[in-house]
Amino acid sequence: MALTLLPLPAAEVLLDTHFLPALLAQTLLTELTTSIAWRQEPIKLFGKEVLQPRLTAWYGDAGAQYSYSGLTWQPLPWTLELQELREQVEAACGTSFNSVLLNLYRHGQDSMGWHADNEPELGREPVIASVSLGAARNFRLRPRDPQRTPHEPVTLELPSGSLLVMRGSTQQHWLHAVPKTARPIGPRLNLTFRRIVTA
Ligand SMILES: O=C(O)CCC(=O)C(=O)O
Ligand SMILES: [Fe+2]
Repeated sequence: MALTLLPLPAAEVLLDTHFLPALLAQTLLTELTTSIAWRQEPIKLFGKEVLQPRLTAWYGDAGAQYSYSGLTWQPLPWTLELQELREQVEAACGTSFNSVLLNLYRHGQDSMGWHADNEPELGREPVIASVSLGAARNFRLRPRDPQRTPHEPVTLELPSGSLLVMRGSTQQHWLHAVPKTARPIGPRLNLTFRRIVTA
């Protein structure tokens, strides 16, 4: 299979639903679930501190630091599995990445709210390459300003072993989210490979 460009205005979103063979995706899910240093980070929601509804971890090159909440965060060093997966994703995208943000959605009540990956550290038109392992979840996209970018919200199902790429002006004009689901489903692990450009 190969990456297929979705017909969306003011965006470049590509999807390969069969990027990794099913068996490799399953093996990676098991290995990464146990070996990654998962954390549940606090976030401010309406002025109140709550825990994020998912587990996260950040790995990358030593120089790929970013600032957040007035602090400078250093990534953990690449593991063998992450390094191998990075090379496969780089070959598929024709781009290089220096960090990966991992998200573990433990069950259907774990989620990610509407946002764009538009931190200054990612530069103006970042390439974000997202690999999904485990339970298929819906990935939603909607225009940031429907007046300027008239389009209905889009729902993509991201199955185990899929690769989703967002590039070009996608983060400027669109938001994305992974909503909760009432379906009783198992864990989903997502890796978003990124390039931190500022020193
Ligand atoms: O889990 C996903 O598919 C999306 C993750 C995401 O949007 C992010 O890490 O910024
Ligand atoms: Fe994102």
